[in-house]
Amino acid sequence: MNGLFFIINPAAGHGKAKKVWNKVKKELTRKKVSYRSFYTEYHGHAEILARQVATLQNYHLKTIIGVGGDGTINEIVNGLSTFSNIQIGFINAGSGNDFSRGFQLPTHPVKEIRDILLKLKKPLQKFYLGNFRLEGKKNGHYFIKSIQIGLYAEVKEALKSNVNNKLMARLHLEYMGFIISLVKVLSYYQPFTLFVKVDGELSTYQNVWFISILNIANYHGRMKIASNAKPTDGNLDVTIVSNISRWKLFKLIALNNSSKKMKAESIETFACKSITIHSESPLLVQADGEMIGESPVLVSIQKDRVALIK
Ligand SMILES: Nc1ncnc2c1ncn2[C@@H]1O[C@H](COP(=O)(O)OP(=O)(O)OP(=O)(O)O)[C@@H](O)[C@H]1O
Repeated sequence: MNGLFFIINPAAGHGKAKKVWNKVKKELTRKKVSYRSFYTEYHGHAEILARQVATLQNYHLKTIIGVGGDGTINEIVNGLSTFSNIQIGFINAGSGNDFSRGFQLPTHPVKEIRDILLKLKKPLQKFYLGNFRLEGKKNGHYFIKSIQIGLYAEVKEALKSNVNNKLMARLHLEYMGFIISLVKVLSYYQPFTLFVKVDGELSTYQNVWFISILNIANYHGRMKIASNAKPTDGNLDVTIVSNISRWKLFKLIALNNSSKKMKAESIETFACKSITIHSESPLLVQADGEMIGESPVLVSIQKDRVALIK
């Protein structure tokens, strides 16, 4: 077996990543697996490290394993976007668990590394990736999980800027932190008019709260969105939530409380290959949980772009 390369984000999971990495290291030593490891030092560093390691290894490298959260795996995937034969493993050490949940990966570090070691010799499994490009920018970037636009992106940003966020995470009160941010943003956020071009066809939506574009199924609080989203089907799964009162929206996201009538009137879901999003004023856009800028944005699906150990 070739030596393995690990990229660890020590800031992921509010510092949990270091403990996770220590458990993984013990298991690697126990199994006498040779490896090299690199710690990220700043935002975006995992992308640079992944690209540098792949380039220096002169295309002989077979595997890079990320230890972190969804942001870390996103950066590694972007760093390896021109090395589609390098397989990427993931050990979850983030605050959320969306990527592991979406790909049905184990969530305990020792189980995860054992699972990766077992699967290393299997044939490469390639998955679709989403691609996005903000209007006016020359280059696009990839996402593996989701693009969020509107209220939900605002809630995530409010959560990150909450000074008590770290403390709540330590006390395992992340969900309460999310609810506090949701209530805060709902108190001032105004719905918007959305202009979309879906596979070439134009539509307008009024009173929109948020739009989610997914490659894998995901959760907004307790609300599961795009249950059918799969990184193997070549589609983007879009959910648009509009024309709903603040209170009903709160119940929908926080408690997954919805009626058939509400679903029919307020939640539209569809699959597509590409979607362009415009609005009257710019909206926050997140990719894989990281803020990337403001709308307008063009999102599309790209075939066989990433080899993941799954
Ligand atoms: N050494 C570092 N110090 C501070 N931030 C870092 C460092 N290395 C990477 N980062 C940044 O940390 C951010 C969070 O990383 P990541 O998303 O992996 O963890 P998380 O937010 O805890 O997990 P999740 O997104 O799954 O909830 C990313 O924007 C990443 O670029």
